[in-house]
Amino acid sequence: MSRPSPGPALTSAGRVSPCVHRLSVTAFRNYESARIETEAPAVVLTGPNGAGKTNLLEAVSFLTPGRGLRRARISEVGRAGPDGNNANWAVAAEVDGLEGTVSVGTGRDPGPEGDGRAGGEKRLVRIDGAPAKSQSALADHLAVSWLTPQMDRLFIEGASNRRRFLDRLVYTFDPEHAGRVNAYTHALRERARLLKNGTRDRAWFAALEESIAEKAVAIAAARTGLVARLNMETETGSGPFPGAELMLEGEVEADIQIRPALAVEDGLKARLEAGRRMDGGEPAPVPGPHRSDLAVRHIPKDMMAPHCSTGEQKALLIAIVLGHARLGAQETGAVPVLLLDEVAAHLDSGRRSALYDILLALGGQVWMTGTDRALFASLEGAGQFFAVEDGAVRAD
Ligand SMILES: Nc1ncnc2c1ncn2[C@@H]1O[C@H](COP(=O)(O)OP(=O)(O)OP(=O)(O)O)[C@@H](O)[C@H]1O
Repeated sequence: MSRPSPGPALTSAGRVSPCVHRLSVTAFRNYESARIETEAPAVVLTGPNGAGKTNLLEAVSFLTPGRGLRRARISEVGRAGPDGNNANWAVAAEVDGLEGTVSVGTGRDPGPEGDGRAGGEKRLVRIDGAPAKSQSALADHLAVSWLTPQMDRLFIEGASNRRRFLDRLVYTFDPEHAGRVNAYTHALRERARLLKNGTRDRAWFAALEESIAEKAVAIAAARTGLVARLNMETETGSGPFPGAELMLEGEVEADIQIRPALAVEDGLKARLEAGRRMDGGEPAPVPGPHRSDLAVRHIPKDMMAPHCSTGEQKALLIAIVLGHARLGAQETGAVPVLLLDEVAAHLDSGRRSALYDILLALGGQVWMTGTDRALFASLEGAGQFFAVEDGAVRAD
């Protein structure tokens, strides 16, 4: 299974793009344990439905901060035992990362009892064997971007998934964005809780509202900046994948385009204070980036994404992910590792080979899954193939 590593992938900018070289999983989903050596720029996992292909992509996604590509609870990821309990799982890899080659390990904190019950939802991270203070340390080494079949309905379902998608795109360039969004969400919830409890502590409210307003403007500015830069990449399209225009729909996002950030922040604070309704009345809805939306236009058709066909929506998503990867190469010299789950199956053969050519030219590492090896025929020679079956994986 192992071949000599050709070393990290170089982008056209001459910088190292992160690459996952050795991946091992323990008690992870349907795997008891598995280990693969991956050195090619294209890693292809094939096998029947339910074999464990997506689970391996999910394992790679856990090498970055957050809840992985399924947004799973940490406690549900461990292999389910006959008693119905989930084991403590671990994922480890050698990463040719943004700061050189490191060993990265992560898994569920077993807790003081070591049996997982006390660990709950906490995730531990080790970098080169040393415990990291928080998962955010992972962002120093690896960036990933993914497309999954669950995202096929991104343009037609609720705005929260689109906001999350956008925030992940921002996050690749600005790892502090996740902390900003978490702090904002936490402060909003805390304010809502105080209002519900009838708390009258004005100083407490003022501190929370100041934090909400400050984070709201920072989130809106980060999103607006990314969308403007990303549009330069996506408007031309990528091969057969259409030009896409991204548009942010949000009050604060619009406001910061025409007024100084501090004025927007002050305006938000004033509205939050006025909307408290400490007399027991219904508090006013809070404006802010938690209500924003991302709209996407199919440029060649001049049509908004929700009106496009399923295949056209998928092509738009691919175009955005490719544009985002190119932006990474340009701005940081590093292409994020791409995890493309079942993407090939939805494309005709012309689009499939065009996609593979674009991916190889990007110079980063891509992991792809599919039920049928024939879907990846034009990658023979360039890709590294693995057969996955019933929680086991072998070089193919
Ligand atoms: N915590 C868990 N413990 C044990 N098995 C699990 C756990 N979570 C998921 N599974 C199993 O993992 C399998 C799904 O794996 P995965 O989603 O990776 O399949 P896949 O190869 O991508 O399949 P498809 O082609 O259908 O998308 C299912 O059989 C599921 O029951």
